[in-house]
Amino acid sequence: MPLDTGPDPSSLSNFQDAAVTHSHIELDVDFETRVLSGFVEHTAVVRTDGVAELALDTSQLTIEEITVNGSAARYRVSDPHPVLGSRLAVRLPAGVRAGEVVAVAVRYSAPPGATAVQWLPPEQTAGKRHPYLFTQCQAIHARSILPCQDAPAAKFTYTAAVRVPRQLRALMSAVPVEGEGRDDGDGGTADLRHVAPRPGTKVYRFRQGVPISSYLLALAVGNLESRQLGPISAVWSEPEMVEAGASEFAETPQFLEAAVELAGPYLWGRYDLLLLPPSFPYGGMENPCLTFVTPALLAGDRSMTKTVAHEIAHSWTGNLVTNSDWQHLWLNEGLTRFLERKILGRLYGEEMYQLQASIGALILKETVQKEFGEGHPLTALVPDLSGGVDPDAALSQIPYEKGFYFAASGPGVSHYLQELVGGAAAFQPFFRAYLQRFQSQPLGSEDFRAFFCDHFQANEVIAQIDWQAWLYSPGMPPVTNRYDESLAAGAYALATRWHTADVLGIGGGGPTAASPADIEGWSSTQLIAFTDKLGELRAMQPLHPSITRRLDELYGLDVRRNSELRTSWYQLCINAGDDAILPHVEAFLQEQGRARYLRKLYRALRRSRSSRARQAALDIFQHQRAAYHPIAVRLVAADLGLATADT
Ligand SMILES: CC/C=C\C/C=C\CC(O)/C=C/C=C/C=C\[C@@H](O)CCCC(=O)O
Ligand SMILES: [Zn+2]
Repeated sequence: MPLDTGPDPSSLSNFQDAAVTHSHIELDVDFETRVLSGFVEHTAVVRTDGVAELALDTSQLTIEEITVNGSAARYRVSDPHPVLGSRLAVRLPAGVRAGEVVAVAVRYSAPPGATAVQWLPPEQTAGKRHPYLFTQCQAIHARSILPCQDAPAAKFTYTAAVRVPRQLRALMSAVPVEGEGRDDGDGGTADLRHVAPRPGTKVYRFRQGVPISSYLLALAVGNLESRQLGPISAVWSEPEMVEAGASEFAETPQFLEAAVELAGPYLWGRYDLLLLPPSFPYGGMENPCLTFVTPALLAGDRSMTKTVAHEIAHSWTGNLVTNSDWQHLWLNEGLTRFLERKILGRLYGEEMYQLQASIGALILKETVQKEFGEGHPLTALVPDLSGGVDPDAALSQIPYEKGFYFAASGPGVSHYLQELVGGAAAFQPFFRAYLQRFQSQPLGSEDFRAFFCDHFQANEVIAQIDWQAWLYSPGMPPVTNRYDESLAAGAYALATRWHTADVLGIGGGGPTAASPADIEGWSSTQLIAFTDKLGELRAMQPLHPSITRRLDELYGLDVRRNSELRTSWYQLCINAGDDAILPHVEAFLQEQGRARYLRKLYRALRRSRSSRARQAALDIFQHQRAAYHPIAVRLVAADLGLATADT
C-alpha cells in the first residue's frame, strides 16, 4: 500500500492543510517506570478550506484522550509503519475555513522504549548516583515523545512544563522560565495542570519563542550543574565533568561573536552547552538554546571544539533556515560546515579554514569511494528517501562534505560556487541574503538553485553549473576543488614518505631517518591530516603491520586524547592487521558511544585481515551494546550483519 506521506516522505502528518504553530507541552518524567506521561495542546491554523482532520505523527504512543476546542474529539490511529510510526488523525469541526484557529489537546504516554529517549541508570553516568535521561529527536524521533507534525517544514513555538524527581534538573531546547524548579508542595500553578501529581517532584518551565521544527525539541534530566562561559552562554553537565567542560569549551563566546559577524544577529536568547554522558550517539546536536555534545570532545587541548563552532553555526543554517525535508539535509549540514569553517578561519586564520577544507575533501573521497562505492544512490547530494527509508540509516558525511564542497572554499584557489561567482566578496552577500530570504520558509534544493540563479543572474559564469550532476548524481562531484595546503603540506608529505617506504618494502623501519621530531609541534588537526592522507594513499593496499608498529613507537598517536585522531589511527592499524592495537581499540569502544566512531571501527574490525580482529568486533559489541544508545546499536548491528532480532 502506498504511504500516505504528503510532501515530506518521512512524515504522515498533514501540515500543508492544517499547521500547528504553537504547542504547550507538559511532561512527567518517571525514572521508576521509565514512562513519560504527557499532555500537549497544539494551536493549529487551518490552511485548506474544509480539511477534515489534523494528522499528527506518533510512534508507540498510548493515546488517552483528545479534545478539539475543549470538547471530546473523534480520532483514529493507523497501523504502525516500522520506520514512520502511526498517523494519528483527529477529526476537526466540519466546514473549517482557511485561517481558522483550532486547539487540539492530547493526553498520552510514551513507553520506556520511546526511540527519542535514552534512560540511563546511575552506573552509566559520571556520578554513578542518579539516573539520567536525554532525548535525540533528529531526524524523526520527536513523534515517539509527543504526537506532532514531525516534519522539518512544520515549525512551531513552544512552552513546556516538565516534572522530575526533586534532586534532578530538567533542561530543554528553550529558555528556562524564571522561578522554575518549584516543589510539588507549592500546589496550584507550580505543578502540571493536566498530568496527575506525584510526590517528591519539581516542575521546570521553558519557553521557545522562535519557531522550530520538531527535530529540535530536546529534553535532558539529570544531576546537572552549570559554569558560565560568557554573557549568554554556560556549560551544563554532571558536577564530575563540568569543570572539564568549562575549560574545553572556553572559546564558545568567541565562536559566537565570529558567527554573528558572519551570519547576522543571534535570535535565540541563550547559547548553552550540555555535556552528556558517553552514550550520546553524535558529536553534537544543535538543539536551540542548548547544544548537546558528546564527552568525546574532551580532548584536553580544545582540539575538537570545531564541533561547537558547527553547532553554533546551525543557529542560522538549519535552525533558522531549514531543509524542507530530510532529502535536502545538505542545505542544513553542508552550509553549516561552510559557516563552521568560516568561524574557525576568523579565529585561527585562513590557513586553518583551508586545512579543514582539505581534510574534508579526504573524508568525502573516503565516504564516496570506500564507505559506499561511486554508484551508490546515497552518495547523491539529494538522495531519494521515499517509501519509508529510515533517515538514520541514510546519514553519512555526504551532506556535510559534498555539501561544503559544492558551496564554497577560500580565496585564491579553484573550487566551487563561491569561487565561480567571484570569491567571498560576492558569495558573502549572497549568503546573508539567502539567510534573510529563507528564515521563515523551509526550502529544498530547487529553491536554493532558483534563489542562487536569481541572485547571480547577471553573472554569465553560472551557466557552467551542472546542477543535475551536483544535486542528483551519485559519486564524486563533477568538479575537483583545489585547496591551499600550506598547513596540510607537511602532513601530506610525511604520509607520502611512509607510504613510499612501505611500498618499497623498506620494512619495519619506515622512511629513512624517521623520528619523533617529524611531528614535533604539530596540532592534532595536522596529525589527522597525516593519518587521513595515509589512509587515502593506502586505500587499496593496507600498510604492513610492522609499519604501524613503527609509527606507534615513533609518534605515539593515541597518546593525544583527540578522538577523531584516535579513530583515524586505529583504522589504519586495524586495516594493517596489526593486532597489538586491539586492546586500545577495545578501550576506546568502551569509553565513548559516538556512532560515527563506533561504525568506522566496528566495520574496520569486521573487514580486517586478522581473524582476532574480526572476532573482537563481535565480542566487544556483545559486551558493550547495553551501554550504547539504541540508534548506535541499530546501526552497528546492521554493519556487523547481525539480524534485527539480535539488536
Ligand atoms: C541526505 C542524508 C539522508 C538522510 C539523513 C537525514 C537525517 C539524518 C538523521 O537521521 C539524523 C541525524 C542526526 C544528527 C545529529 C547530529 C549530527 O550533526 C551529527 C553527525 C554525526 C557526528 O558527527 O557525530
Ligand atoms: Zn550539523
